[in-house]
Amino acid sequence: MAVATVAALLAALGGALWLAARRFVGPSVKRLHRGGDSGLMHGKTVLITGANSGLGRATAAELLRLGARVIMGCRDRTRAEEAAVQLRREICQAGGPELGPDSSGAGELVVKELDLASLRSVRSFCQEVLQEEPRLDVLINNAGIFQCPYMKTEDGFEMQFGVNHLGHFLLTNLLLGLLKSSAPSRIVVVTSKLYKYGDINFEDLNSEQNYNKSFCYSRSKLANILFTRELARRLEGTNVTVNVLHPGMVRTNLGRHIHIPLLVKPLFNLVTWAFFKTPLEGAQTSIYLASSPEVEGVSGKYFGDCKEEELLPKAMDESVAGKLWDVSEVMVGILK
Ligand SMILES: NC(=O)c1ccc[n+]([C@@H]2O[C@H](COP(=O)([O-])OP(=O)(O)OC[C@H]3O[C@@H](n4cnc5c(N)ncnc54)[C@H](O)[C@@H]3O)[C@@H](O)[C@H]2O)c1
Repeated sequence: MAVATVAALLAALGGALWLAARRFVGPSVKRLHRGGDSGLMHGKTVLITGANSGLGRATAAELLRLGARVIMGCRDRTRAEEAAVQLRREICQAGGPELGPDSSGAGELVVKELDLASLRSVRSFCQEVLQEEPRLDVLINNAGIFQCPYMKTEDGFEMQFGVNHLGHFLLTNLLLGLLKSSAPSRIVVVTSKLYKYGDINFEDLNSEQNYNKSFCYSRSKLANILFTRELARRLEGTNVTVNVLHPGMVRTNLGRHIHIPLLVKPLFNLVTWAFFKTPLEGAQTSIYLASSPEVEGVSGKYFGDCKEEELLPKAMDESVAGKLWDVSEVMVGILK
């Protein structure tokens, strides 16, 4: 019995050491893109959805450091204001540009309320942006919800499809005029590799007949890609580009709806610490697509780790992309 316990302890220790070593030498966690010189985004306005946590927060911090005026579109104003205070503090401590509404405009942080689960909120957010912002150089559709229990948005859509796809669909369409008048400008869409397990089942987009939370997340992420490709086609010749990326596996609070038994939690934390990227590492492709001169003029492409990647045929199906666009217009009530 004692021998078995010692063996189990040694195995656990060995496993932990191996994971720790993997964390430090593993290729998946290296930092990929620094974005170049600190003034790269000077004079540019970037809007990031879901910017108060995880990948969005890390993206906001880095683009601020590069001199951008960053608008954080966030569901919870209090949490977003707290995140903004922290971000300002971190950047000042790191010797970054002076932040605040009285600064020259470079490195400024603005918080605005945006609930992508409410078309009313998306519309009033966009109205505010259009009234207050003379330009918009980069829109980053980052916010997302992952494998939640069955819920509906304010407008009666299945939550993951409603937030991840439809909310961003309306937001982007309402801001297109401003993006066009600010061109060359960019749209960056955050999807997931899990798109592979989704399908656009037009007959039940609200999942009234059957709800499978994993399938619905994957479907919303497939919709992000089809939307990007259709939008790129529609934007040809406008000098507004749109690209989509997957960040890899990143240690954030995205899995808040997943129940992990208390006993398994330490092991889960160890595995994510060892194998998942940090938010800053995961945000590298968003930062790259938003700021790098290397991708000027590139549109309709799918990226991972700052490199173009291949898509499965279902994500390149133009007839599904076109139909999804038309159906989405009706769902969000865009008037022609
Ligand atoms: N973390 C990963 O491993 C991973 C992997 C693949 C894709 N992604 C994608 O990355 C993006 C960012 O996720 P994250 O990992 O940083 O998780 P996160 O939970 O830290 O960030 C998601 C953000 O979206 C916001 N959000 C959720 N619902 C919203 C709503 N109704 N209105 C406005 N904002 C809302 C949240 O408040 C939060 O700020 C998501 O689109 C996610 O699907 C993440």
